[in-house]
Amino acid sequence: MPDLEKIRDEIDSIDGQIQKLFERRMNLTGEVAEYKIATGKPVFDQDRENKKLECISESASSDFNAKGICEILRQTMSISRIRQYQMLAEHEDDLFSGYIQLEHLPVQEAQVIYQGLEGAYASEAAKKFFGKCVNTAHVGTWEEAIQIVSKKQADYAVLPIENSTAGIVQDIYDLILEYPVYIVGEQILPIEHELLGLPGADISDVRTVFSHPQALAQCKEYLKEHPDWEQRKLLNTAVAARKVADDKDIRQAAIASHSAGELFGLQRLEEKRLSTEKNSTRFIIISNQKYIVKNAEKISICFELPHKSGSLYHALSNLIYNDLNMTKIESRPIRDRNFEYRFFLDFEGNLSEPEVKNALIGIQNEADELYILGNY
Ligand SMILES: O=C(O)C(=O)C[C@]1(C(=O)O)C=C[C@@H](O)C=C1
Repeated sequence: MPDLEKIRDEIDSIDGQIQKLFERRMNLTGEVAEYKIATGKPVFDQDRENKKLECISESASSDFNAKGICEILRQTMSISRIRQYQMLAEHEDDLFSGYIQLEHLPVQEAQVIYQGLEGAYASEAAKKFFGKCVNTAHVGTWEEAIQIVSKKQADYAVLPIENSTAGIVQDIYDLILEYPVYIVGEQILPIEHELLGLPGADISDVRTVFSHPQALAQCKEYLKEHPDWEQRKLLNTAVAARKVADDKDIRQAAIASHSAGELFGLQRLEEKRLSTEKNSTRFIIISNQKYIVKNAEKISICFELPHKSGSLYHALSNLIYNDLNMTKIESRPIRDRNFEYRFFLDFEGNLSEPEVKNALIGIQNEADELYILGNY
């Protein structure tokens, strides 16, 4: 029978040698980094890595070992690149140029835009974030709201980005990249929908229910109990409430907020909940200024990667290696590039932290494009 202790002693001795070799190798890649900083040569050299992996796998004694040693080397080179990005980060300031550090967002006399009408959830989110005294105005579409802010005709816009039941608001992800706007805050709003009808109407009168597609999706389970109701999509929940009030047809109902019901003189037709108790929407606050408040603790970025095996893995390893906690990842298709995607990531951190800088420099160097959407 083999002697386990003896074998383990030998494994320990090999691991010690691997450690020493690893440290020697890292010192050498430090020298490579100095060369690259001086010459501007990119850190990532895919050709060099591929040749090395090919060569090493050819000289392995079995297919199993070939795969194993390639995996180890791939990781080693990934760590070597992360170390080089740390060194590069010490010489790089461009990524963060133009950001304005503030104690608090400037809100005095600020003009805040949202999509919909008074009574829309976005208007409640705006009041919750900015307080009741702020000047708000509403527009018909999310794109108009973003455009107005990007043209500096308003200071902020409040836009829904995701709902805990129905998921992300895809259009917002796509739109915020098209305009020079930055995320400067977020507001989570618990959403309690009501089924609203004309005064005197009864739930048995309802034939058509109007709402925003997201609200209909959030109430999907409830609406299954009424398969005979026609579901009609409108631009906003408050718009749906106004339509029911204007049309004066007892067969119509809207799914909207309590305040929209009060505003348009509608009555609640259903006592029970239309969506889950936890149903909440996260709104982002966008600005045309690169504001970062002092205690900002979340960073939103977007990047495109080369359409190659492992590229997302390598991009994310920059966060892992710098101990950064990713709180969200989404992919959205890139228009005109069939089945290629861009990634939207949220992670905890502040742009002033060295770990954040290191990770972003790493992602920037390996991604085709990197956009810092905001730190809030
Ligand atoms: O040889 C280089 O150019 C290095 O930066 C070193 C190294 C490595 O660790 O082997 C690291 C990154 C490159 O993508 C290729 C190779």
